[in-house]
Amino acid sequence: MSTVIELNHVKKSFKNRIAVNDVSFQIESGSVTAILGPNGAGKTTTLSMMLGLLEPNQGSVKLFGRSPKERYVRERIGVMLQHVSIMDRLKVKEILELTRNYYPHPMDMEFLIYLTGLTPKDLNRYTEKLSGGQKRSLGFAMALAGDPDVLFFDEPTVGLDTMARRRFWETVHKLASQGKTILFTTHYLQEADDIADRIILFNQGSIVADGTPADIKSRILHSSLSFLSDQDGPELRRKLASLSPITNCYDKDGRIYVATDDTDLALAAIFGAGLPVHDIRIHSGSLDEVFEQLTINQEEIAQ
Ligand SMILES: Nc1ncnc2c1ncn2[C@@H]1O[C@H](COP(=O)(O)OP(=O)(O)OP(=O)(O)O)[C@@H](O)[C@H]1O
Repeated sequence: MSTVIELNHVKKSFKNRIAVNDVSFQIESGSVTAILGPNGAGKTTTLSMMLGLLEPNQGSVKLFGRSPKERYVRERIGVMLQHVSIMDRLKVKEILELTRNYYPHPMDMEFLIYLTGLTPKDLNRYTEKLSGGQKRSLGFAMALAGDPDVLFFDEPTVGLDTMARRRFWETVHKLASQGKTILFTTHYLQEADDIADRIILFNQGSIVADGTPADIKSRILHSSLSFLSDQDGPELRRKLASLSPITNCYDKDGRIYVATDDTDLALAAIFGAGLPVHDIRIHSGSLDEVFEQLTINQEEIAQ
């Protein structure tokens, strides 16, 4: 395996707002990586720097050891952004032929059509007549047209129905099994867990976890407690967060959750402190909980 993408201490600010803060990682060839995180975490900004669409204020971004803007790099990558902008007054087939012509070794047209599920009817449609889902299929086909080594997808399944989503990921699996390197951003934890062999979890512009889905689950807390309290409020949360077995505390669906390595100790500490809690439930660790625990805004605890 070789390194195809390398970010070193990358920082990007917009006016006074830091969107990406000192981010470093390497992506190996043939891997499938999810950049996961809530809204505003810095995923798209990071992706845009990898594509050479944005310049970092500090640090470096290299693809194949070179600047993302070099032709050598552009010929080897395929990109599907969140908003696909496509020329009007051309048929789908014409757009695909045009896009294939930009690349030295384009994907075989029939294979491209097979992979992306475009029908003969779709191919003869004018692009301005396509539905949102069809536009995304075309965007996917355009990303694959150059038969790239590395594929970038920004929130690829937003707006797709369940069938289209499943089909998209099946194709991504096929591409991965051919040795393509795949990097995608997503809000969907389940998608990252199902598809990726590595998850880089972003929050507030920084990486808060990086590993296989199993690593991330096992490295972090194994369980949490949730309960109700008649005295819910900042004071209670502050008291909970100050108890040593409790590593995090947050609200969800009208319940108070606390994260801990040891639920027995946490319960003993809560009762020992005389905190008024009831309807206690113990939750075994799921990736959803890890995500919540890792991305919860630390300021919320202090409120
Ligand atoms: N062009 C811009 N000008 C000013 N601020 C920006 C710009 N692009 C992004 N930001 C800010 O940078 C931060 C990170 O945004 P980014 O789009 O990278 O996050 P994201 O993780 O992709 O979010 P989402 O999942 O909502 O797309 C946000 O606070 C956003 O408001």
